[in-house]
Amino acid sequence: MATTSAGASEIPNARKAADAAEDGREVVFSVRHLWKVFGPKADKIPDDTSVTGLSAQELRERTGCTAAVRDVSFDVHKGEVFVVMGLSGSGKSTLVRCLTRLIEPTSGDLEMDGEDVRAMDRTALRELRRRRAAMVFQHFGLLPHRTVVDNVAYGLEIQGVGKAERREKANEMVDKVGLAGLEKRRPGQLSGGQQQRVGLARALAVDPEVLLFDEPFSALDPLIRRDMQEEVVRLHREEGRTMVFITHDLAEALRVGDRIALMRDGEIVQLGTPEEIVGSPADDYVRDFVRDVPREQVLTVRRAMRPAEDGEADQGPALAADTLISDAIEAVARSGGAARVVDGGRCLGVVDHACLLNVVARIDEDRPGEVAA
Ligand SMILES: Nc1ncnc2c1ncn2[C@@H]1O[C@H](COP(=O)(O)OP(=O)(O)OP(=O)(O)O)[C@@H](O)[C@H]1O
Repeated sequence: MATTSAGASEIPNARKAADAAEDGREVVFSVRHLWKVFGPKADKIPDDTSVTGLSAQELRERTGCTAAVRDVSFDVHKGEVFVVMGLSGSGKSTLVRCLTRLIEPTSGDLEMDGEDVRAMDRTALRELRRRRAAMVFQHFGLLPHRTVVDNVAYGLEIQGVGKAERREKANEMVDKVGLAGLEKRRPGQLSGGQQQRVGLARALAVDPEVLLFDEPFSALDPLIRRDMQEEVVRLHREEGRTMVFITHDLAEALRVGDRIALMRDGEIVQLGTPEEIVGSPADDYVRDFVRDVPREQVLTVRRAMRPAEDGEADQGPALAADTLISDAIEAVARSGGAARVVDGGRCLGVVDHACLLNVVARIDEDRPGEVAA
């Protein structure tokens, strides 16, 4: 897959969408030129070229409208964790709610599995939200008078699944999210993390094709939050379910995301893997955003390597191309020389102390020779 280190003016998100179609990966959500505008005569804004180029603030002053989502295009691939990240007010929730029309888009194209979501009638939409793309909310949405297992079974009950079957399924999900033994408790008798697990189990019970998470862990304390992030990664690894995950927390995005869409004022300023976002920021905004990330824990040796010189391709320890720099530092230190970067037995290049250090110290960035403060 091509990197996404283009400037914002080149609409990197749109280019990325085209890449996805080319590389033949199955697409779950396809979003093209999506807008959501709040305010008077909102539907006129997307086509009015006299205002579409304005900044968010200018647009508000001139028209009284807020473009919460602004000409956004991307694909969500089957089986990936797609993170929507950005500061408060950047448009994350609005964008993700548009996917199932919990918020009605103003204009643009939106498909799920090739089906036009904007053309769906109420019955199809209900089906979409209940069975195909289930949402896990920050505030859990648990029913206080029901037990854990009945809360988990709730979505199945709405679907009209029989009692015995939904009990069985609910118990299975309670086990899956690590709540075995707490089935009979009520939400008030659970910690925040446990309540969030109930919310997660409930969403999983209906076996949706996609799970949509709206800042699910932001109310949790840091240690429990970390646990839940690991839980999501584990569930994803076990089941390969497609997930769309909203967060304003960069560390969380880097931990759970296969790809990250970074939003600012309703636009996607960069869409890429954690390594692409951290290693090749599209502009100064993204560069600032990722400045404090420990690069050695995100970037891999593929990025750090240099061509092998005489004999180097045949000697020294071998590292897989996706080895993190932090792990490579140890291997290189132990070997005392260069290590080979291999992919399927082929030597792609080598890494030594100097090239690993260059990446950590940002000497590999677009501005050669400059070491970031
Ligand atoms: N119903 C609404 N009417 C008017 N403006 C709205 C409405 N909903 C959202 N907005 C505006 O749209 C922009 C994007 O809001 P949104 O909630 O999508 O951002 P967000 O990135 O999810 O923020 P947060 O992290 O704080 O939840 C904000 O400027 C917000 O004020």
